[in-house]
Amino acid sequence: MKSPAVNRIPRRGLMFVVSSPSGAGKTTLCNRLLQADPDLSLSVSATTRKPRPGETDGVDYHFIDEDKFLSMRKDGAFLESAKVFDNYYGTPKAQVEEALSSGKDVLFDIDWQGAQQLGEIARDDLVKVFILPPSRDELERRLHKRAQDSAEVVAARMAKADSEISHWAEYDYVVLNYELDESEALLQSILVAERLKRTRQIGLGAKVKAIIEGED
Ligand SMILES: Nc1nc2c(ncn2[C@@H]2O[C@H](COP(=O)(O)OP(=O)(O)O)[C@@H](O)[C@H]2O)c(=O)[nH]1
Ligand SMILES: Nc1ncnc2c1ncn2[C@@H]1O[C@H](COP(=O)(O)OP(=O)(O)O)[C@@H](O)[C@H]1O
Repeated sequence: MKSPAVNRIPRRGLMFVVSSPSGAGKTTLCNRLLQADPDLSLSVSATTRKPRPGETDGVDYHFIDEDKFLSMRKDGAFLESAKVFDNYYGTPKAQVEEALSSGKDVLFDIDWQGAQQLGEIARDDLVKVFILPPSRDELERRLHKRAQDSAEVVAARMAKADSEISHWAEYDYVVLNYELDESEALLQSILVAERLKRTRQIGLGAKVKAIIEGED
């Protein structure tokens, strides 16, 4: 789905965080948003997790080893970082700063720990969305359907689901992911409305002045 233009004036970039229990569909939905929206750029995280089949280094994640991760973290290279399912994950600073300064909005597929940390450094620019599965059974079906993790890994992710879901109330928006098309449209609506917030439209004062003075 193509994203509608939003007022065609300069505005502040926003940081769009999408979290969910593993398997609820956030990666699929994020990929759809990115395809539909040239103004949105993905923050590619670094992780010590092994790549899944079909994942590409530098595109889905920067796959690095633990030594490298810990030394980057020590050097302050991450905006936020967390341990999830026994692996380290972190958001490299440089890429986010570059995207925001070039006028793009940045999409983060990160967990609640990362969302909390970003909230401490960029509250006004942050929009947080939590994706829920329609049911526990459907969550388990989706984890199996993805067929990229062992039965053991799927069981571990199901065991963690309740504690992840318990953070839902820390988010600005909650989307129940029944159908992909429907959920994509809901996420797109959130993005458009957030882009239209008066405080983000930094070009609005000049535009209003030009309208009043008949210059446009
Ligand atoms: N805090 C934080 N969490 C991340 C980051 N990158 C990914 N995650 C989260 O780590 C969890 C595991 O991700 P992944 O191994 O790709 O499995 P998924 O849950 O199936 O997407 C998910 O909740 C991701 O949102 C990051 O840079 N920082
Ligand atoms: N609304 C949906 N209906 C049916 N299957 C879905 C839906 N959303 C996601 N899926 C499937 O569920 C699996 C897990 O989705 P994924 O995006 O990898 O989840 P997450 O990133 O939250 O772990 C994938 O096989 C994906 O195609």
